[in-house]
Amino acid sequence: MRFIKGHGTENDFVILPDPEGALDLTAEAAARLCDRHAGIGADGVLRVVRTKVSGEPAVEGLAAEWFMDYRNADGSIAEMCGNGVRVFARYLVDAGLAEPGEWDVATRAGLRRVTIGASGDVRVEMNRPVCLGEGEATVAGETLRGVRVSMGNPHLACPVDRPLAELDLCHAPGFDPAVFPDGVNVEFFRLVGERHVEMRVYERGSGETRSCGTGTVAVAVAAALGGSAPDGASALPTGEWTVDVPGGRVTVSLEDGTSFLTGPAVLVAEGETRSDWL
Ligand SMILES: N[C@@H](CCC[C@H](N)C(=O)O)C(=O)O
Repeated sequence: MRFIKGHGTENDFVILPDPEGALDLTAEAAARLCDRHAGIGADGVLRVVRTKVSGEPAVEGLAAEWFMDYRNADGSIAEMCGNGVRVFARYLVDAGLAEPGEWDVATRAGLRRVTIGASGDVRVEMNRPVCLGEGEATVAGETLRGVRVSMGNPHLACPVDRPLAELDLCHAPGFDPAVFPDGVNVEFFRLVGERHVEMRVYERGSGETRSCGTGTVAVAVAAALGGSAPDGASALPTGEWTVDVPGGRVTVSLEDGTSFLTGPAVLVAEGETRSDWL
């Protein structure tokens, strides 16, 4: 099986070109590919498949040539991946399967518009963040409150008022499954300047990663709200935020009814898995 390895702010992926939808990518195979000791190693898998042959009900009828079939490192399926979609787009351009410019990628959370040049950073329209109120997570016995944000996938963005390095993220944060029935990606953030935050993340299905694109937008929303959720359905604040993650830096722009994420997308290697391995 041919693969490419890439990352966006060190959130890393195994990319599997499957234009005609011939691959039967099981959860077990995705988890084996992502295994950092016995596999290639990654936070997730990006299967690159034409939307119309993907067989994925969530993208049926979407007007985009390519579907990003994203899997977490444990093999579970997620609706969206903000770093992944930039790396996915960079692969398509690099492989000559798409032209630099502006076009849509189909995801399980709907279409995401990508703006991409022949090289350099990639900008993705992340659509409208949905603020769902407040929630809690438990880290090493401490309860942290945060803002629940849907970016197509679920997030809890928690403000923290001490160095993020002090958080023990060796274990998954605890959360109430009645509030997060589908699990949750938990971000921890601290204001370090004007419209500038740093964050760490513990991702659903992948553990602590060095970046999470959807998480950076959720954090920008939570930071813009001052760390707590507004009562009722008020409009979200607008403005441009710099978000530092352990793996680098991205820019999040919150606009009226939508949001944008800009950051790097790097392809680092390609190869073939052995047929007697997977
Ligand atoms: N790292 C991603 C998010 C990947 C999916 C997430 N773990 C989930 O299960 O929702 C990003 O860059 O957004």
